[in-house]
Amino acid sequence: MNAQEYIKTTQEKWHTQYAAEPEFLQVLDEFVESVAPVFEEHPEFVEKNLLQILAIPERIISFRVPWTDDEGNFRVNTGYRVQFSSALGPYKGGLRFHPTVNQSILKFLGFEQIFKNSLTGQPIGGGKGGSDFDPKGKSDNEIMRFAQSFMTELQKFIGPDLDVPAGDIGVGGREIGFLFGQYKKIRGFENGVLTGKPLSYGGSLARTEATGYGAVYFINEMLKTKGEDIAGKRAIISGAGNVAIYAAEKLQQLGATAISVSDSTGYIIDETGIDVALLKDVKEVRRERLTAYAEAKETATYYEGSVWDHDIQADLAIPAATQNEVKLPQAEQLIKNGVKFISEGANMPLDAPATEKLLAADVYIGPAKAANAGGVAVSALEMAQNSQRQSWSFEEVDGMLQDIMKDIYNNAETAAREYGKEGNLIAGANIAGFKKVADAMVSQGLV
Ligand SMILES: NC(=O)C1=CN([C@@H]2O[C@H](COP(=O)(O)OP(=O)(O)OC[C@H]3O[C@@H](n4cnc5c(N)ncnc54)[C@H](O)[C@@H]3O)[C@@H](O)[C@H]2O)C=CC1
Ligand SMILES: O=C(O)CCC(=O)C(=O)O
Repeated sequence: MNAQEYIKTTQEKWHTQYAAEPEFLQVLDEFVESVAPVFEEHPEFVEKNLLQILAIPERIISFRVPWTDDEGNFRVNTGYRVQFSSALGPYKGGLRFHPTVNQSILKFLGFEQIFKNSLTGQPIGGGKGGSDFDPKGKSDNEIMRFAQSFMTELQKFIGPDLDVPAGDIGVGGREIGFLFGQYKKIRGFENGVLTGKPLSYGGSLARTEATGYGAVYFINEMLKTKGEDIAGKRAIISGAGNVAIYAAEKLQQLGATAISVSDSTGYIIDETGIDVALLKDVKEVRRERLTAYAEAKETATYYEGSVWDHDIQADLAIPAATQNEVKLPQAEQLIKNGVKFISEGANMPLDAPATEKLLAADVYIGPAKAANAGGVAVSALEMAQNSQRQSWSFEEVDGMLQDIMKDIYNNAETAAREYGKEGNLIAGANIAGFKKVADAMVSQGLV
């Protein structure tokens, strides 16, 4: 079978097999389109059926998570860990606590994570996990009891050299602390088992900032390629969590203006630039809605709905909320708004028709697996510090992060050019990330 026939047969198979997993199918379709030229070049990958093997996780663990709320009611959620690929190292990837979590979403995230982690140049495989538990409106004690029950089961399957979870939507320092405490109670103190830890027991300086800062370092490389300066640019940001906050902070440090942030019900436009200290207070300390930001800042206006539907001139966009937040109408609005550069802070924030439209309009897109890889890259640096029983300074870690983001950009840009897709960083990132994983799988005998 030649490469074209193999890819066509594989895609047909996937469309039947994964019809009930739309997000996973979406990511497979995007990926396979990019890596087709690699299969043309490497008939041995076709012969070894690499694509179909790679698309099935090495293991999926699914378990019940019983917990009690503050009124003493017995509650239950489903927990998961998708251990997708250990070709390059221990499974590595975040945990998401959000009511929309299901197997399709975690498989899409886990699959992306394999190639993102490969792009970082660090020795880490790909995984993802989480639960359909909704942290919204829960007390600290409820979050603690849930996290303890979740870890009581998860600890059987993870370890510093086996699988190292971290945070994602709904899982930040507070949750990682509760998860770590329960792991320690059962298995003993092994600080390399989770990353994104508080600093006092093995967390890395700059991990909190890393994903948002990294997304900005990445867009800065994109701007430089086109001969443009980041200073003076206006940026639309979505989300108001870990990634959005630190993307806004780094943009302003580099002289750009972040004019928006959003949450699941509405968004803020602040033409004078988001006040990051106020945003941190509202979201990280008080854990309130964005309306509290608007109440405290005269220049800010709160709107209901999606920030991507807002008519406003900007140069850059950093979607940093969730998957498929930008669809075709929002892509058209972004083009109308004058946006020319997008760095995907969230995972898969643009759906396929939106991506196609933006590429056709010559918008330069930094795909998630490259642009938001700074978080997991610094997680790998946290693992390295834990193994050495050392902690590096903020400047050291931030310097390494900048170098890693630059390398990822250069590798994606070069791969795109080498495979006849010049300027398409989506294709370039997929190809560069995949080639390393494919070589490792082949050399390990496709175990
Ligand atoms: N935290 C990290 O290190 C990394 C996170 N990411 C991705 O970045 C995105 C944001 O993650 P974090 O900032 O860590 O999470 P977070 O929980 O700190 O913040 C998520 C933000 O998105 C908003 N949001 C959630 N669902 C939404 C929806 N349906 N519509 C609009 N807004 C919504 C929330 O209100 C919140 O402001 C996710 O796609 C995540 O997978 C990617 C790489 C690393
Ligand atoms: O830091 C990590 O291990 C995970 C980060 C993550 O979940 C992601 O890159 O999407």
